Formats: sequence, structure tokens, C-alpha cells
Amino acid sequence: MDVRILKSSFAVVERRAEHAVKFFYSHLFWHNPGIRELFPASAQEMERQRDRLFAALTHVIAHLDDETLLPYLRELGRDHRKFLAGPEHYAAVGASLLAALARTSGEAWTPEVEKAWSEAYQVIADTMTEGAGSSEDPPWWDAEVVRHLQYGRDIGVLTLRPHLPLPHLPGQYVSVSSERVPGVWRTYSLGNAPRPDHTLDLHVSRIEGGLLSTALVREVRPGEMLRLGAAGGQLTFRRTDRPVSLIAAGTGWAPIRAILEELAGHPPDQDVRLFVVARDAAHLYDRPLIDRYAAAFRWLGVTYITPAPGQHRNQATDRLTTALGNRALWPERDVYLSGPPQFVEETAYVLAELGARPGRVFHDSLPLGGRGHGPGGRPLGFGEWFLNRPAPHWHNPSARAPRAREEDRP
Ligand SMILES: NC(=O)C1=CN([C@@H]2O[C@H](COP(=O)(O)OP(=O)(O)OC[C@H]3O[C@@H](n4cnc5c(N)ncnc54)[C@H](O)[C@@H]3O)[C@@H](O)[C@H]2O)C=CC1
Repeated sequence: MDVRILKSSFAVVERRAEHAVKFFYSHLFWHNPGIRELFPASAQEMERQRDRLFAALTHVIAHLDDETLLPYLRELGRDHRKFLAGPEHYAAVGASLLAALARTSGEAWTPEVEKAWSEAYQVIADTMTEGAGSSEDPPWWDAEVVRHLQYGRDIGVLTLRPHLPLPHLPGQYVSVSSERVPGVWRTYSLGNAPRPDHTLDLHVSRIEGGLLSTALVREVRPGEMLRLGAAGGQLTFRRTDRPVSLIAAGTGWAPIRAILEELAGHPPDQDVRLFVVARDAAHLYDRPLIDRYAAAFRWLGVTYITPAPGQHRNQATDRLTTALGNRALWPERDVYLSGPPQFVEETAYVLAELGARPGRVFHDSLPLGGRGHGPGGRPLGFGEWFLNRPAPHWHNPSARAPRAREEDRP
């Protein structure tokens, strides 16, 4: 691949990204009407889809000379099997992508640039196809809902039984879809360590206006089937001899619970400190289990954090910050962090200020990257941010001054 040409020509396209992505989908659906049904029906979901395409493309370009690129593409190909992507789709996408790049690049689209892109796309498509073909996993798992618990109006815990065991590690997530909302996939962390009966728990917080989260919390019933993709994510537990802190906010509790179950099965020698943050006491939905664990295990200490009475839900994060600051020895600890993207970002920042080592603070990659929230508070993906940079959002501007960016620090 001609990395130099690809990067410089992508820089031109990036400036007109929205146009490029819209042109791409119009071209794709016009020339391949049959493909339309593989994509979500709703306009809002198509917008997210557009974002994902651009995010994937941006990732590929940013990592062109990186050894992680091929494994990333293989995994992408493996995961695309659940969208029923076949060889004919790869060809159609390639033709429309090149057409969109050509249209957006204007005079910068020379025969040399076209050759570089068409070779690069071939490598991308071949690697994804190879990833799809060589995976021993099924393209997806159909899973029956065997239990549905609803806490309050907006939290659901669903227990699923997949038709085949779905390999996963404590702390990982899966993508989930339901026939109630065709074409919509969302990722949810699994709330349990692997079990002998292979059942899986999803903890779902309903997002206002969220199609799938609303269906999962309020509508889905036992006996119904969901579809799951393979497990992934970086929040898996690493056994070391260092003490451990687990920090969870909201349903970010799910992967932390899975890690705690793993520790309960194989107790650690060192101490484990758990912080559970919630918007109010009613949202500490797993408190009975946590209290049982705290009573049973000497190695476990628990701190619950909710906002002060009458305060906004995010004030709990300020209280957490204070609680973290009251503890010492952060450089010695491994920290696992899970919750709303902005919470994770802020808390990771606070921990770094308190001396936690970057390689010892684990969390899933942040779609948000400190770039704010989209309409309705939904997290933004990278491409979405790129297309529509929102103003920075400080949940409590008077509480702390805007941080210096990395490059501004002395
Ligand atoms: N692996 C992971 O990191 C996982 C992440 N999640 C995410 O966790 C979230 C859970 O949502 P809910 O349960 O509704 O949480 P929530 O909205 O009830 O928030 C829980 C607490 O997080 C903090 N928080 C929320 N938004 C914040 C912000 N913008 N800035 C600072 N602090 C903030 C507040 O202290 C709040 O009380 C979802 O966004 C979900 O995607 C869920 C599971 C796993």
C-alpha cells in the first residue's frame, strides 16, 4: 500500500467527510438496491451507520503502517458476517467508495491516487474476507431470553441462553440486536463471568429515545430471541500481585461485576477496593449482591457513591473524585474503570493526576475521546465528532477548571 499517497489524499477527503459519506451511500444504494435492506431502516440509524463507516476508514488510514491493522481488519471481517456481508457486497462497497473518494477529491484525484486507493481497498477487502473465512466462531449467536428483570423504569437485566456457547472473558462485551428493531446493533458488556450453563447477563440502561435499549428494558420477554456478535473489548482482568481498584458507574457495573465474580471464584491475595457510583440509591440495583460479597470476602472493600440530596446525577462523579483523592498509593494499583464514556474519561484523567500509571488503568476504548455528547446525550463516535464537532461539555463548570491538554502541559 502506498501509505504516503493514501494519507495525503485522505486529508483532502476528511475536510469534506460528510459529503463523501453521503455520496458513498447514495451511490451504493442507487447501483445496488438489494443492499439497502442490509442497512437500518430509520434515518437516525443510517446516520450512525454513516458515522461508523467513516470511523472505520479513519482508523484504517491512521494505522496504515501499524502492525495492528491486519488483525483489526480480520476481526472486522469476522464481525461483519452477522450483517450478512458477502463477497458481492465487498465489491459493491469498493466501487462506491472509490466513486465517493473521486468525487470528493476533485482535482486531487489523479490516476496515481486512484491506483493507490484501489490497491488499498483490495487489501482491506481481502483481509476482511480472510478474517471472515478463517473464524471458527459462528457468524452470530441466537440467544433466548430466559429471565428478564426490570429495576425501576429504566434498567433491565436480561439473562440469555445462546444456542451455542459464546466464549468470553470477564469484562468483555458483545453486540446485540433484536428483531423488534431490525438492523440496529448495540454493544453491551456481559455482567457475568463464564458459567457452566453458558448463560449470559446483559445490564441495560434505557436511553431516552433509544430504540434497542427501550425494547430490551421494557418490551422483551422471556422466550424471545436476540442475536449476539462475538465477545470483545479491553476491560478483561489481568492477574498481577498489585492491589486492585474497581470503579463502576451506572450499568458500567456489568463488566465490573463479571470481574468480581471471577475474583470470588479465585480469591486474590491482595486487597480489592470497589467504588460503585450511581445517579441515586434506586440505581444501585445490585446492592444486595455487593453487600453479600463485602460480608463474605475479607479482601473486598466497597464504597457506594451517589449525589448529595438535590444535586444533579453527575455530582456523584465529583464525590468519587474526592473519595479517590482521599486514598493513597495509586501508582501501586491496577484500576478497572467502566461507565458512561465521559465518566470514564474524567475519572481516568483524575487517576492520572493522582499518580496512577497509564498502563495500569484499564477501560474500554472511548468512542467519545473527550469530544462531547450528541443530541439526547448519546455518546458520539469518532467520525460523528469529526463531522460535527460539539462544544466541550463540563458537567459542573464551577467545580473544576478546564484541563490543560497534553500538549499544553509544561
Ligand atoms: N465497558 C464499559 O465501559 C461500559 C460502559 N457502559 C456505559 O455506561 C453507561 C451507563 O449508563 P447509566 O447506567 O444510564 O449511567 P447514569 O447516566 O445513571 O450515570 C451513572 C453515573 O455516572 C456519572 N456520569 C454520567 N454521565 C456523566 C458525565 N457526562 N460526566 C461525568 N460523570 C457522568 C455520574 O456520576 C452518574 O451518577 C452507558 O453510557 C453505557 O454505554 C455500560 C457498560 C459497560
